Amino acid sequence: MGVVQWLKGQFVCQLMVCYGFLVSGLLINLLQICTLPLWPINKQLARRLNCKLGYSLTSQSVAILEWWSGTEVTIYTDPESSRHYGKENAVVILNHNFEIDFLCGWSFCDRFGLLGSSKCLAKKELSYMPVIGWMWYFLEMVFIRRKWEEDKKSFVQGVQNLQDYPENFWFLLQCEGTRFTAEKHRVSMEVAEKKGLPKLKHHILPRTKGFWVAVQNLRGKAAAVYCCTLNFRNNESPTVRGVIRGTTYHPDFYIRRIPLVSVPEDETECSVWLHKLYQEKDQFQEDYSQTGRFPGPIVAAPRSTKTLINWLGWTGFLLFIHCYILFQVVASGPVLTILASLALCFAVAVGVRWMIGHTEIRKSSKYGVQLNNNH
Ligand SMILES: CCCCC/C=C\C/C=C\CCCCCCCC(=O)SCCNC(=O)CCNC(=O)[C@H](O)C(C)(C)COP(=O)(O)OP(=O)(O)OC[C@H]1O[C@@H](n2cnc3c(N)ncnc32)[C@H](O)[C@@H]1OP(=O)(O)O
Ligand SMILES: CCCCCCCCCCCCCCCCCC(=O)OC[C@@H](O)COP(=O)(O)O
Repeated sequence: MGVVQWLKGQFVCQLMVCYGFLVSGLLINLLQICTLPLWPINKQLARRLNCKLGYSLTSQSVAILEWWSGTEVTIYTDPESSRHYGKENAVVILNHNFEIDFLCGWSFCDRFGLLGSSKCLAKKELSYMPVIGWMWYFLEMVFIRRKWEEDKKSFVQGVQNLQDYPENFWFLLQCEGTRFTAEKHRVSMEVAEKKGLPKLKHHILPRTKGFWVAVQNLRGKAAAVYCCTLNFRNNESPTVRGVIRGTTYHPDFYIRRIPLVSVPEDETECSVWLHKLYQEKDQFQEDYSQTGRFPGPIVAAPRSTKTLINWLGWTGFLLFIHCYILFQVVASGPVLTILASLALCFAVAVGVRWMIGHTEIRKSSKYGVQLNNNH
């Protein structure tokens, strides 16, 4: 084992990585709050500034994924389609089976220059999460309670607000609405049976309303739907903790570009269309489990050094300040101050542990566990 690999395995190094991410995240949240007075004066400038700030935080997690853990997403797609990536707005659909699917999604965004501006339809609970959730609020992510009657007004409004967004963006929907578990899958297949739909093996049955609303409200603004299918080689079950410990995973990412005009406008037809798309995605996953690859060529899109520089810059700067203060405190501070700085390290460890908990499938919500019952 090399020295670098050994260092990655040390708790103190992992704590440093988390410390840099968390503290820089809180500072970035603070800078985002400072943009508040700008919104009524120059909304487009405020949005652009928030994209930059969002990039500065999100790209740290991409750097940790790609440079620290050495995990690189292999992209399968048609080269003709890939010429459009990053140059147009799109509605993105992605399967929801893995604890680091959001990191792989961010990596894909970064490869095509849309990391700061991309959006998702996320459950409301995530908006309360310090650092990530607070950042998303300023990035105009759309949050939902997953109860249509309560969501419809703010959801439609949230998507319509993006009509005049000044940067290109991708709008991510994970139509299953929750992470894959055996129980949720079983229940959703009962629903499929009742609806006379073919059974899916690798996906929970998609909920269709959100997709229809997003597509209808982004017509004219978004040019395409990107149908994305993610899987990992060697039956890997990746975790955020694994990434922080420096484990290298092997994600494969298959993207199909579908012109948005080919999505039916009528709600029922759109729902049929989406179910058919999920049946195709399910077949891709089945083929992947047999062959270990997705159809189509691999498109080279190298990881960026910009994410690395940004991450090292933030972490180095914050650790320097922290060590400096710690040195001053130890040299001259009263015992109480020393204890306070130790408590800060402990708080970082606990805070990060709590945040990571949100990514763990074993702690997934009860959404979709009961038939026709949302929560
Ligand atoms: C890869 C590229 C990446 C690009 C990246 C871009 C941005 C990156 C930014 C951030 C990355 C971070 C990612 C974080 C992601 C966070 C993801 C989440 O939080 S997922 C949870 C929130 N999202 C969703 O829920 C979206 C999916 N849901 C919907 O869209 C729903 O339609 C809805 C809007 C929530 C409304 O749902 P509702 O159930 O009220 O209505 P529907 O008509 O859709 O469904 C009702 C229909 O479903 C049937 N039913 C009942 N029980 C079940 C069940 N258990 N399973 C399946 N179906 C069920 C029910 O019978 C109803 O049928 P019918 O209408 O016929 O009666
Ligand atoms: C690699 C980065 C390391 C940095 C230091 C560690 C900090 C921890 C980072 C935590 C980041 C948290 C981002 C949360 C995004 C999780 C998205 C998600 O997957 O949500 C689940 C919902 O979709 C469905 O919820 P369920 O109904 O399954 O319940």
